[in-house]
Parts: sequence; C-alpha cells; structure tokens
Amino acid sequence: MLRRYILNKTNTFINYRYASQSMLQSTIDDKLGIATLVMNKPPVNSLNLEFLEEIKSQLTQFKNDKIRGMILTSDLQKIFCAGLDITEFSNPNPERLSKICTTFQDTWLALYLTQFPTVAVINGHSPAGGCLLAMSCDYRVMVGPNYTIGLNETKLGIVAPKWFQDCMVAVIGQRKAEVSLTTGKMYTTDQALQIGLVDESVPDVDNAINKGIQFLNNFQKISPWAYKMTKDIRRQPTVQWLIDNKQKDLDFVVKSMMSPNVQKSIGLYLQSLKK
Ligand SMILES: CCCCC/C=C\CCC/C=C/CC(=O)SCCNC(=O)CCNC(=O)[C@H](O)C(C)(C)COP(=O)(O)OP(=O)(O)OC[C@H]1O[C@@H](n2cnc3c(N)ncnc32)[C@H](O)[C@@H]1OP(=O)(O)O
Repeated sequence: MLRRYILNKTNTFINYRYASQSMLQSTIDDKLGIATLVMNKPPVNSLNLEFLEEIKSQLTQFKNDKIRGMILTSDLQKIFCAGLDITEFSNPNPERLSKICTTFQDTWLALYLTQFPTVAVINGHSPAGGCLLAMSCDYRVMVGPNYTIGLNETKLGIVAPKWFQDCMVAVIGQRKAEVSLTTGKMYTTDQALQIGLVDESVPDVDNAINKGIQFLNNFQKISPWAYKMTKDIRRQPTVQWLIDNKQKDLDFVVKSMMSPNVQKSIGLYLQSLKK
C-alpha cells in the first residue's frame, strides 16, 4: 500500500528493486535523489539475523548509489518495527546469538553514520530495536495518535546495551532517557513529541512521507561534505564507545542472555505476547 503511494507520488523512480526475499523494498527517486527503504517482514518486522543483514547491505548499496537522502518506513499495518526477534533470545545458540549481536552493532553504526540525511517515518508501533532504528535517523515523523515508541527492554527483564542507551540520551537528554530506560516506558505519539523523541506528529502516512521529503529538501543547498563532517562531529561521542568496545559489548549480551534468570523472563514475556 505504502509502496504504491510512494510510486504514484513521484512517478520518477529509476530504480525499483526488491531485496532478496522481499523483506525490504528499496526505491530511488531519480529527480530528488531520495531513497525509500520499506520494511516488509510480517507480522511485525522483527529483526532477526537475515533481516539485519539485508538492512546493512542495503545501506551499503545506497552509499554506493550516492543518494542524497533516505526515508525508512514500514509496509505493515500498525507496526513500524517490533525490535529484535525475541524468539532469537529464547534458548539461543551462542554462535548465532554472537552473529546477530555483531550484525546489529554494524547495522546500527552504518545507519547512525550515513553520509546522507535520513528520516524515519514511524507509521506504527516501534518498541525497543524499532525505536533504536528510528532514533538513529536524522529526523523522525510519527503517525498518531494510536502508536507507541520507546526502549522497553527492562520490561522484558533484559538490559538495553550501552549504545542503545547513549543513542536515546543523544535524542532526549540524560534525565529523560534515564527515566525512560529504567521504567521501560512506551510513549504514545503525542508523549513522544512532547519529550522530543520524535520531531513531528501527523495524522496519516501520506502527511508523514510529505514531511519527510520536506525535511530532506532542506539539504538541497547544503554541501554533502559539510553535512557529513558536521554529523560525524555531533555523533562521534555516541558511537565511539561501541567502536572501541565491540567485543566487550558482545560478551555482555551473550553472557546475560544465557543466564537462567534472563531466560526465565524472556520465556514469560514470550508467553504474554502469545496470549
Ligand atoms: C538475539 C540477541 C541479539 C543481540 C543484539 C544485541 C543487543 C541486544 C540486547 C537486547 C536488546 C533487545 C532489543 C529488542 O529489540 S527486544 C524486542 C522487544 N520487542 C518487544 O517487546 C515487542 C513486543 N511486541 C509487541 O509489543 C506487539 O507484538 C506489537 C509490536 C505492539 C504488535 O502488536 P499486535 O499488532 O497486537 O501484534 P501481536 O502482539 O499479536 O504480535 C503478532 C505476532 O508477532 C509476534 N511478535 C511480536 N513482537 C515480536 C518480536 N519482537 N519478536 C518476535 N515475535 C514477535 C507475536 O508473538 C505474535 O506472534 P503469534 O502470531 O505467533 O502469536
């Protein structure tokens, strides 16, 4: 549905290709140089290893395509992205767990430091890893009023890695992030706007895409080099810890995920989702 809307809107796409298995659809508007990356992994766009690998490789492709901006959104009704695939946490294979963790670290670094501006059009619920994807973009437009967004990891009995937390601090500040993270709070669209977790709230997805394009149009007269240097200087303090501590982060995630207490919490959370 969303795909059709975007195509109708511009009619100028030179490139409309499906990534493997169609979990991701990418389009590039030739005239504007704007790419749209649409997540389409029913039922909830949960991030498993294969999906993360696709996102990472599409970001590399966009870098090679030299696009001028990107919109990240979802083709699913009511869901932007439900975060990491929780079934991956339940009785995990340590080798696969390590691979997911490493791929997620790299995907985040790639998205957080893109050489082009990015907008998340949050057209549905966006918990945990979904919120992280949105927070990593340069700008967030959220459809309201009925969706929710936040880092809810404590509600699952797990700990959001330091780079998730730092990313949230960079968006909403230390105090609000601390309360938000420790309570695992999910914010409605209006609440998210109020605390600065999103930049705009709009009633429907058409408006959201328009707002996203308007934001990206700001960069038509900005030198890509000046943009990228400025972004790197701003974002370097947030990424540096992970760049220097990838193995330490991985060890922490694997060790905590394998602990019996965490496994028990995850089992209970999964059961509550099924209900
Ligand atoms: C593996 C380790 C990797 C290491 C990576 C590095 C660090 C990570 C460390 C820890 C960080 C974790 C971050 C996360 O992202 S944890 C994930 C947290 N996500 C959630 O809590 C979302 C839970 N889901 C929901 O709240 C709701 O499902 C919803 C997204 C609001 C949608 O609600 P609704 O439309 O009502 O749909 P259902 O609830 O009925 O769900 C449909 C279907 O999908 C299943 N499901 C939902 N979310 C997930 C998920 N995140 N992963 C896997 N499966 C999910 C749900 O169980 C239903 O399944 P059934 O149809 O089979 O019942």
